[in-house]
Amino acid sequence: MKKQVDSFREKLESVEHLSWLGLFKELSEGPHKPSPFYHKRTLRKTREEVEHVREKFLQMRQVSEEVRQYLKTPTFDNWQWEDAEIMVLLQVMYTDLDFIATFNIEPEVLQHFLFEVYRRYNNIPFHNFKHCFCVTQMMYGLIWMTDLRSKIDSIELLTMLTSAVCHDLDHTGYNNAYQINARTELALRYNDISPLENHHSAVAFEILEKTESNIFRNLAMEQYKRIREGIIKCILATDMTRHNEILNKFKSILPVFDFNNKDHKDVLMMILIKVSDISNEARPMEVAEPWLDCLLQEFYNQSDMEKLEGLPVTPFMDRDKVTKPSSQTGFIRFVLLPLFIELANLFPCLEQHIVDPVRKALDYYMEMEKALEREKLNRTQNEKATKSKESPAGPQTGPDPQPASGQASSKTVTK
Ligand SMILES: Nc1nc2c(ncn2[C@@H]2O[C@@H]3COP(=O)(O)O[C@H]3[C@H]2O)c(=O)[nH]1
Ligand SMILES: [Zn+2]
Repeated sequence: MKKQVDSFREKLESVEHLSWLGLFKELSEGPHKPSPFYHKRTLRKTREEVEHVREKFLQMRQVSEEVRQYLKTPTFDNWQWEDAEIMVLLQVMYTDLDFIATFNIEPEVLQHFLFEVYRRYNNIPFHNFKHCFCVTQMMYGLIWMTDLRSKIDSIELLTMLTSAVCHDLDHTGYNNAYQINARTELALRYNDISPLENHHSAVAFEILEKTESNIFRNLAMEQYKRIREGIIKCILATDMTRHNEILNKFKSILPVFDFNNKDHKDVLMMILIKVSDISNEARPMEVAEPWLDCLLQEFYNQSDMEKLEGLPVTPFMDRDKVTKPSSQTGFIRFVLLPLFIELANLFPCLEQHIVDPVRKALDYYMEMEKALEREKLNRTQNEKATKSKESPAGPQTGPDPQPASGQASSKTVTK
C-alpha cells in the first residue's frame, strides 16, 4: 500500500499545478498568477513553427501496414507521434475509408486542408491539435470496430470524420461559461448560444471556403449541402450543456433503432462524436493519464483567470477544490459510463473495447482517492502530534481522536 501511495504521490507531484494540494509541498504565498502561456499573443502558432511542421509533413512517406491496423484501435498511443506525423495519420484515415476515391479528393487539397486545420488549433494544454487527433482517431476506431461502413453511407462517414477533425478549431482554452461571463467577442457574436462550438464550426467552413483546402470541392451541390448540415449538427452537439438532451433522445430511439431512419442516424452521429470527444479514459492508462494532467492544467488556468477578473469561478476547475481523482470519479460515474453503456447497447462489441477500460479507470481513481484521504489523515495526525510536543504545556495526555479509517493512531503519533 505504501508503494501505491508513493506512486500516486509521484504522479501528483509531477503535475505542477497540483502542488496546491498542500499535501506534499509548501503552498506559495498570494494569489496564483495565470500562466504566461495563456497570454493571447502566445496562443496562436507562430509562422516559423507551422512552416517547419508543414515542410516535415510534406516530406513524409506513407505508413506501414502495421501502423495502419494499429490506427484502427482505441489503444493507439498519440504521445508517440509528432504533429507532422499526426497529419500523415489523418491522411491515412481519409484514404483507408476510401474517401479519396469516392469523393474525388485531390491529395494536395487534403494536405492543404489538414495543414490549415493543424495551423488553427492553438498552443494550449488540452484543446489542441493532439486532442483533435485523438477524437478523430477514436471516431475512426469506432467506425471500424462497429463495422459502420456496412450500415451507413459514405457521406455520413465523411461527415463524422471531418466533424471530429474540426470540432475544436481555434479553441482558446476557456469554456463557454467563461466566454459568457467575460462577455467575450464570441459570446457577443453568438448571443451566448454555444459560442465556442459555433465558432469551431464557422472556422471549419472558413477553411473549406478556400478552393485550395476545400476537400469537398468535387462534391455535387446536394452532397455538399448534406455534409455541411451534418458537420454543423455534429460540432454543435459537442456542447456539454446539451449532454442530457442528446443522450435522452438516443435512449428513447434505441429500442426501435433503424439504420434506414435519417433522424435515428443523426442522433447516432451526435452520440459518436460526443463519445469520441470525451473518450480519453477509454484508452490505456499511460495514454489517458497525461491527458488528465493537460485538462486540469487548462481548467486551473481558467479558474485562476476567473478569480483574477472577479468572475464566477467554475467549480470543477477550481484548483482549491479539484484533484485528479475527485475530477475523474464523478465524471466517469455520471457522464462517461452512462453514455458509453448506451452506445454499447447498440453495438455490444464496444463493451470490451471502451466500456471495460472506463470501468477500470474508475477503480484506479477510486483507489487513488482513498490513498490520498489516508495520506491526508496521517499528515493531520502528525501535525497534531508535533504541535502537542512543541506546546509549552508539554504533550497532551488525553487520547487522540480515532481516525475515520480505523487505522491505529499511535502509528503516526510515534513517528
Ligand atoms: N473531469 C473530466 N472532464 C472531462 C474529461 N474529458 C472531457 N471532459 C470534459 O468534457 C468536456 C467536453 O467538452 P469540452 O471539450 O468543452 O470540455 C470537456 C471537459 O470539460 C475527463 O477525462 N475528465
Ligand atoms: Zn473536444
